[in-house]
Amino acid sequence: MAEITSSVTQLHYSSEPKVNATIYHNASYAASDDEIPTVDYFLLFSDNPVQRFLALENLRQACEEYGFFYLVNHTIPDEVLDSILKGFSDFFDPKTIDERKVFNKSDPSDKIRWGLNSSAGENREYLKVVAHPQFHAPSNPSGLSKILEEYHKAMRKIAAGLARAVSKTLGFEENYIEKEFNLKLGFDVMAMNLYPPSSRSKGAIGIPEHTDPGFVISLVQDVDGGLQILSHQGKWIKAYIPHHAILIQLGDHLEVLTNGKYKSHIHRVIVNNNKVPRISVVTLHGPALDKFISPGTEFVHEEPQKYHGMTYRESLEANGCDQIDVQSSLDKLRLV
Ligand SMILES: O=C(O)CCC(=O)C(=O)O
Ligand SMILES: [Fe+2]
Repeated sequence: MAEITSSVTQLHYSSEPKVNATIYHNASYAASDDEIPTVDYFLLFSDNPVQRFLALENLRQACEEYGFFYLVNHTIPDEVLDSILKGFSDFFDPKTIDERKVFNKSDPSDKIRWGLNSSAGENREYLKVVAHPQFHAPSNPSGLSKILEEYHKAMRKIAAGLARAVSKTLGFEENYIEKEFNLKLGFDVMAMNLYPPSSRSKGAIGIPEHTDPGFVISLVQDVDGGLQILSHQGKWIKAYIPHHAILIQLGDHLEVLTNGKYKSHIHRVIVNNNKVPRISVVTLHGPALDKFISPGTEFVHEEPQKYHGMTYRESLEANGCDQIDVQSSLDKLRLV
């Protein structure tokens, strides 16, 4: 499979998703079908110590060698996943687009934001909501807010479980990450994305290359369609998320905390082969806004410190963005 050229990799860690038209015009967006690891959530907490040990070792490898994995046996009932995806499929009905435009404002304090991009660089309709510490959602259509909140609560429990398990894989007490990020007051943003089929898109790109801030990012989708992740080895890999599984990607702030041991990974969505629209529901599980995040002392004795510290709020705003934009600022956090 063809690999993307080094000129494209230079776009990594740009402050905002930016598109260099010349590079993208020439790019093939080819990606490989290499396997992505699967982590069994249930086994991470098994009463059987051997099973638990093996599951944690599998998680450690997925975090260290990939930075993304499919989570199965994760406790969210299939019906909850189906209803959230169906709910947003109805929400994004083209006939009701005018109702959504009320959220198309751009105030720094926005808790709900809607947008539509239809250009060579991005083809996506989205709704973003701040889901924690306070939950926000449109009140219309009735019922959507309730299923979104139910889904978010269930997803938060999983993120808390992952925080315990990931702490153990790093050799710490299980509350290490919870404490370092103050996750009880964690700043979570949900992004619901609708990608058009290629017949209605203005270009190949659904969402341009980026990493996401925070601890972990969870993603569920209705159909496969173009999510690609750049591996450690610089190879684009297609995500084929098993039905009802959750894709977990590590966030920028886990990379900072671990001084680069567990890295966030660049990803993008390519829509040029899509026959039907695709919906994804993405949750960015972040530290508390006032929490100062810097590399843990335990990670800087062997390797020199690679990132400097900032509060989560400062890092979200470092590139002139609003908190609800949840843009990466890894470029500003890196020391080298
Ligand atoms: O929809 C997808 O597959 C990816 C979305 C994404 O990367 C994001 O919302 O940050
Ligand atoms: Fe993302």
